[in-house]
Amino acid sequence: MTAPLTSVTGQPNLATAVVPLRDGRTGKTRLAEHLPARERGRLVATLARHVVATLLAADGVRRVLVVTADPVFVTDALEADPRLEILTQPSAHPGLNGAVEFGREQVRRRWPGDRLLVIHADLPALSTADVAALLAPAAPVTLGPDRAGLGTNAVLLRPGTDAFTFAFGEGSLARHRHEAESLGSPAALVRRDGTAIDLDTEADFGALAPPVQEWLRAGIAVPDDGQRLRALP
Ligand SMILES: Nc1nc2c(ncn2[C@@H]2O[C@H](COP(=O)(O)OP(=O)(O)OP(=O)(O)O)[C@@H](O)[C@H]2O)c(=O)[nH]1
Ligand SMILES: C=C(OP(=O)(O)O)C(=O)O
Repeated sequence: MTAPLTSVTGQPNLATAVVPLRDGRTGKTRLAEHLPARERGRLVATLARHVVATLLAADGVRRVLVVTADPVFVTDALEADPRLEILTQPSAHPGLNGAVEFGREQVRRRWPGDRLLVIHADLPALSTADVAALLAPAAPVTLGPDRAGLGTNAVLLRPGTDAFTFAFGEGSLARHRHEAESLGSPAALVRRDGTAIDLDTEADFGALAPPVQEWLRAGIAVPDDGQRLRALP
């Protein structure tokens, strides 16, 4: 049985967000053709700053836990905030699914009544309205598909859904929908640009609105090397 949507105070259960973030060196490999390593690191940091700041500004999000194998990079990349914790991913929990599972264990142990919002750190158009849309459905499991409708960029779990197995990776949406159904009800799907556009490829960059493209270019620009600004199309 799933926990009620509202707490004993009648207020909606707040959510703790878990954001997996690899490091500043090994990710965004699909952009390697367009961006040298230093700019890819700056891109990862710029995207993560945006996602974390948006989560912290959104109604209904109590705190943000970033799970990473590289806490030095992440501490440097993110602005400190009393509601932000950077957790080192233990080697016993490898990979993306290991990172989010570790985050879930922390949330269930420390704040068992919270809803859990797992959301990727590479969503350049994410807004507080998108976060509100993810938190709105009453379903035990809410999913934010990617723009191809094949992957998953966000998973919102209510308490009582600990049997849900995270299955991020290529084609994860079908697996996550199946997981929700095996818990007893279909997942709610939230399809919005802000949750759907993760920046993995040149085509993803092209799908972004011009102002978003502009602040991303500014974020990755290395101050002493203006030439590199032309790297992305
Ligand atoms: N902590 C942690 N986060 C990860 C890991 N792998 C991916 N992520 C994060 O999960 C989210 C989705 O990542 P992906 O798009 O699958 O991978 P990516 O590193 O961004 O890019 P690619 O190299 O193109 O696959 C991003 O926020 C990544 O930083 C991992 O092994 N550990
Ligand atoms: C990790 C996923 O996708 P991507 O690597 O494209 O971000 C996913 O959709 O589960």
